[in-house]
Amino acid sequence: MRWKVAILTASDRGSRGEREDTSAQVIRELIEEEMNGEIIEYRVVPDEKDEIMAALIEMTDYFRADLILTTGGTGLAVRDVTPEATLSVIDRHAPGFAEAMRMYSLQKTPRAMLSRAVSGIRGKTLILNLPGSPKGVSENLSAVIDQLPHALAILTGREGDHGDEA
Ligand SMILES: Nc1ncnc2c1ncn2[C@@H]1O[C@H](COP(=O)(O)OP(=O)(O)OP(=O)(O)O)[C@@H](O)[C@H]1O
Ligand SMILES: Nc1nc2c(c(=O)[nH]1)N[C@H]1C(S)=C(S)[C@@H](COP(=O)(O)O)O[C@H]1N2
Repeated sequence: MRWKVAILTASDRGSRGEREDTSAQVIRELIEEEMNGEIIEYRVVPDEKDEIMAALIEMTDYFRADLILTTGGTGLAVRDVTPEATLSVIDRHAPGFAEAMRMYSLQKTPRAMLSRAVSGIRGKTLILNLPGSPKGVSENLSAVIDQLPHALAILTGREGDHGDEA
């Protein structure tokens, strides 16, 4: 069985249809090509905590995603609230993913320290925040993608198609 992955874009501009969501496309490509994952749900919401929380809860409790990747809203701007929405819906912290992504990203750009991204678990769903830009998405997801099949196998108690890989 392939890993079920949901993508949530938090972007005021994107939610108004003012920008093509190339960041979500980067996620889709990496997940399908590097992890043989299946995108089961995709949503774009404005940078509003309630809307981000509602989407994360639906993707977990109704769509039963194994993994949710958010993009956008992790920076220092007043409207950047994706980490707060994520922390409000998780029941366990899993900080190692965000730590690894920031550590790897700092080697690419010192601006990586501006990301407040968090990672955690709601039920049997792993939720990872990624930055908004396509470059940030690619560099952050690349830092952890090799470990995701093993992490999801332990979290869900299932093996994916490539679950026997390290
Ligand atoms: N979903 C996205 N798709 C493509 N590019 C994006 C996306 N989100 C952000 N970017 C790019 O990353 C840059 C920095 O992201 P930031 O979150 O500050 O975007 P913004 O446009 O200021 O805010 P918002 O997306 O909430 O309207 C943006 O200028 C934009 O070029
Ligand atoms: N690897 C990597 N991480 C990165 C970046 C990047 O270009 N590459 N951009 C940074 C910048 S400029 C910001 S403001 C923060 C938060 O981005 P967000 O507000 O779009 O979520 O992510 C940071 N993390």
